[in-house]
Amino acid sequence: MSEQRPVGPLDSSQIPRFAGFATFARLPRIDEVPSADVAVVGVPFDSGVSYRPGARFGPSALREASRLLRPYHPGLDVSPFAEKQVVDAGDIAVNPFHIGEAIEKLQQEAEALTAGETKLVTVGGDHTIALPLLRAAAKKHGPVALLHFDAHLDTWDTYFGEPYTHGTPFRRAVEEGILDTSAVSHVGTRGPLYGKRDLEEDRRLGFGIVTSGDVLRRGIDETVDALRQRIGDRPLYVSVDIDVLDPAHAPGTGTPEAGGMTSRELLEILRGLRGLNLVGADVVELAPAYDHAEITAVAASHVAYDLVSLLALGRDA
Ligand SMILES: N=C(N)NCCCC(=O)O
Ligand SMILES: [Zn+2]
Ligand SMILES: [Zn+2]
Repeated sequence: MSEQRPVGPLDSSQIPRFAGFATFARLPRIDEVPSADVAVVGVPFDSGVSYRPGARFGPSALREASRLLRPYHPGLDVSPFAEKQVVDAGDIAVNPFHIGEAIEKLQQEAEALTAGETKLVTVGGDHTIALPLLRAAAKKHGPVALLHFDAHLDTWDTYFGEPYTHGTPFRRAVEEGILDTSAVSHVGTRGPLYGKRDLEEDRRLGFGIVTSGDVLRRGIDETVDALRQRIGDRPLYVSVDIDVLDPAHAPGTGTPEAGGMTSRELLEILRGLRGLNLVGADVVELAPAYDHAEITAVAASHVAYDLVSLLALGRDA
């Protein structure tokens, strides 16, 4: 960061928070400041879904819901927008009719945005987008540790013979060698699978699993301790599929599964990650057409705020 003080969000005591353009948390756009430490970027893409479409409208819904965020995070004791220059980098517009082209372009744009010191919190879009984001992260940092919050494994092989879908990004990532498979974990998984083989193959790929039931039985602190031990000081990428939350907490998503985590549990676990070597993160699968009263969009905006806050705190926080 330069000596200049970061440009923060609009002051909601001066300009009502429901007025004006909806950038994330009412922050400046990337082109309004000389450089950015953290950029929130949208990817309105949902051509990889296997069930209900609509996550292409996730970025705009999350931005609208983020109008209510405030500048101080008491849980992490940080004012992320004062500590670091945080910006909204707009949307990466990708081809909705060509998944291969879309993920190539997304990888290039993510690499361009992170060419300097900028770290990304990407808002999807469906989970297909995690693959090119992980590619970009690994190109910069080497194979990364992965914390994957999701009802689903997303390590299936293909859908209808297609390798790039929202149910397959993490299998592709292991095959491509861009994950440090000594530290890859799913958190919050649950629900019916196609067969027991799904779990066996997932384990063979190297993943550890903390189910939503495990979180309930072990509690937050034990869950966080185990995850932190596995991650150590490796470069870490965090991918949050909003369907990790119970449909009561996140109805606005394409493949909902009963028995999920509460938003309180998810946010507490994220706060437990402070000081780790977080290099990038995403929040995906917010599909506002199935939402009610912005329940899911509000939850997703708080998840994004926590991820931004973790990045603003940095290592050794
Ligand atoms: N929501 C994500 N990312 N994946 C769900 C895939 C579940 C299925 O089609 O069986
Ligand atoms: Zn999912
Ligand atoms: Zn997913």
